[in-house]
Amino acid sequence: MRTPQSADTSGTATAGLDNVIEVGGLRQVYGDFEAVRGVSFDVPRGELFALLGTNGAGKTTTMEVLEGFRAATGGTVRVLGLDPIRQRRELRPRVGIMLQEGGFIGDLTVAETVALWKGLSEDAGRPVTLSGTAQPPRGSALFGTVKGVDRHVMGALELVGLEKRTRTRIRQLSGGQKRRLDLALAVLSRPEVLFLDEPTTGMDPEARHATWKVIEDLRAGGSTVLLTTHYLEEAERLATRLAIMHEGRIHVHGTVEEVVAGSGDRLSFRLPGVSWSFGDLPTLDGAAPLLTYGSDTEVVYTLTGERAESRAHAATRLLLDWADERGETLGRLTVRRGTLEDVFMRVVGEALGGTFGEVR
Ligand SMILES: Nc1ncnc2c1ncn2[C@@H]1O[C@H](COP(=O)(O)OP(=O)(O)OP(=O)(O)O)[C@@H](O)[C@H]1O
Repeated sequence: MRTPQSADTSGTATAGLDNVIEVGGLRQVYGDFEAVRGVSFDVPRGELFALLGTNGAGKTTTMEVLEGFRAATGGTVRVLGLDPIRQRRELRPRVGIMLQEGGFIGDLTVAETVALWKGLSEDAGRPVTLSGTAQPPRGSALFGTVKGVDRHVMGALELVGLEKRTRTRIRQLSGGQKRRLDLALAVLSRPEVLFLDEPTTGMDPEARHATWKVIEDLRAGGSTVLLTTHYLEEAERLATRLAIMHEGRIHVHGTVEEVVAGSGDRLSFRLPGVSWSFGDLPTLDGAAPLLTYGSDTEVVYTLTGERAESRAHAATRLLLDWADERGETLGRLTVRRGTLEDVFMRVVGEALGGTFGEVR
């Protein structure tokens, strides 16, 4: 089994596999700011790789380089073995892209938007988005193609549950419906590779679950997917492998199981008041506590390493002895397995220099 790796910017090489996406030592500089600092990962055919991370971690930048929208400052990227910028024409029909913000034209209907996109994609052989100034003149041929919505377009709209909205104007769609339309555009050409940048942002839970099903079906049909998300449960449900980025670097990566296994057990309890400090509390199994101050103090120990259950057992006994000696009662004493969220918070905490004393 591959084990999750920490602070490894060499990334997630999968030598010997049929890698559809390859990123090696990617760097991206904006002015004097280095947004991506040596990121590497591969995505084998048919897998879904999720890029998680804090705001500004460099996820969208990485995605944009792979989509051919941005030339990398350094490193190499390949999609289906091709250079996303120099071999754009060859690559474009094989790739579906869902940007973080689609930027639709409010006056067009849903069907007109899909037809416009279809026309632009077939026509251009280059990455196209509907953002910016992609407004066709009124009465152009593109508008004429949507009178009878073709089967292909309808199929894409059905896939995302918008088939009854063909005549609805874009400005009358909700934020979640616009995301679904974005997804319909991305899958219109039945792409081999899908880039999905925060695909379910703004969706209600039902629409989110429906979208997950669409993505799972696309994968089952053979598509390879790179996805960014802030929803950890989305990554847990969909990803074959994932990476957590912070400040331009990949800090942890692996399968969901590998990453979560590395998070250890979490022992937590509450003490009354806010006067507790690190010095007052015992070290358990070599672990220092993380304190969160609110109306009382939440204390969390992360216990990592082999023999998790006997470690947790011994740590709990030690803790109860410590509390008895001081006449303290440990409120809401809990021991549970680590989650992806715990790993995420640990990565961010470590990257910030291990400053564990937050105010709720
Ligand atoms: N065109 C640009 N010019 C200058 N700085 C930029 C540009 N695009 C992005 N950045 C900066 O690069 C960093 C990475 O941005 P990016 O959008 O890749 O992050 P992200 O991980 O996708 O964030 P989020 O989760 O908030 O969408 C940020 O600090 C951002 O401000």
